[in-house]
Amino acid sequence: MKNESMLREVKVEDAIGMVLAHDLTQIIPGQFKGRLFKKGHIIREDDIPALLSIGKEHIYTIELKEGVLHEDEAALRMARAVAGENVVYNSEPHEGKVTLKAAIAGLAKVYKPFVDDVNETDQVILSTVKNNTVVKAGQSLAGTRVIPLIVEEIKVERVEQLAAHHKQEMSLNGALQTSGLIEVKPFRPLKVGLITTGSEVFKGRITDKFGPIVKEKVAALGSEVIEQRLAPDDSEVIISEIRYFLDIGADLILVTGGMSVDPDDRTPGAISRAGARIVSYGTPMLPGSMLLMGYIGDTPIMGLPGCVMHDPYTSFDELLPRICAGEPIVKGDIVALGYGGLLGC
Ligand SMILES: Nc1nc2c(c(=O)[nH]1)N[C@H]1C(S)=C(S)[C@@H](COP(=O)(O)OP(=O)(O)OC[C@H]3O[C@@H](n4cnc5c(N)ncnc54)[C@H](O)[C@@H]3O)O[C@H]1N2
Ligand code: MOO
Repeated sequence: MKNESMLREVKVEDAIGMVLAHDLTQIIPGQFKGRLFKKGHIIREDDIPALLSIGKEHIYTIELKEGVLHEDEAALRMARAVAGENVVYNSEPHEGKVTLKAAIAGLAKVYKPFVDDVNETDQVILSTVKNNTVVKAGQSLAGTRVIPLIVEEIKVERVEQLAAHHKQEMSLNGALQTSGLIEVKPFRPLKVGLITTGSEVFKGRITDKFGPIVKEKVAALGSEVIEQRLAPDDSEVIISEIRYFLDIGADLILVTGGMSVDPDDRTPGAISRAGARIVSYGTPMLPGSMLLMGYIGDTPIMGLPGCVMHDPYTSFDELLPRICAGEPIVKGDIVALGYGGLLGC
């Protein structure tokens, strides 16, 4: 049974009173791209000039047989199979496409092995943002669509089976504690302790430029720098400021400056001596290569190099959202930043 056999091609002039099988799109470059007629519309005599003006001399009417789905139904079933926590979608597809959107601001989680498997399947597509994208409420996360107007149901069942399989795999390997293959993790409001090192700042020779930038980046994710403390290039002072923030219960400690190779660069040593387990000193991103990621007990601590102050996007911008979303950072996460991590420098 061929798909085409269920579609009936009718001249527009003969289609009055018939039901349109799919949305019809009009494109006027620079002015409009959108739906001119909706699936299900009953063709009237005065629609004919508009149909002819978008190049439609014939239209499809449709009669669906067992085991075959219309593009709208197929896209909806795919959306249902992939949507997880804090993801919403309109129950009415548009031009055969369903768009999944973020219900809240947060960190988009997209399970790439699943997306790849879906897209290996002929005639169906799942197009997504990248894993770990920071999203606003209402932002698009993914689109589902099938390529033909009508598709064998078995293709959509394949997507549903893949979804079930990957969810099981994810829960077994503990990779993600998630409810779905595409979801949004909310940001938790962290109390952030900020230590700004550098004798030139401490002694007032120059004005601090790190503080305002770090505060803004932290606030943009719904957290707050509770206090900023200055330290000279002296390991003992830096260590005691780290202990201060641990004592007052900071959820995240950020230490700026002194991260590279000069004799006065004391920050990495001080973080280690304060008892940190170092996940990585050195991050394969440029800029942001001198960033240090570690933990003291469960409290994340980061050493931020000078580039965080002057480059708009660094390894700090990759890792901070994940920490705010409550994800532990492991060595593999740092390793994965290298591929595609050359942004500047
Ligand atoms: N030979 C090498 N040179 C550099 C390396 C390296 O591996 N080998 N790494 C480079 C990278 S990458 C970075 S990033 C920079 C800076 O790293 P630091 O974190 O050590 O930065 P500092 O030396 O402490 O300061 C650099 C510069 O920025 C000024 N500064 C520091 N803190 C503040 C502040 N709070 N407010 C205003 N200005 C600040 C400081 O006075 C210096 O002028 O190193 C590369 N070099
Ligand atoms: O830590 Mo640096 O960014 O590579 O400039």
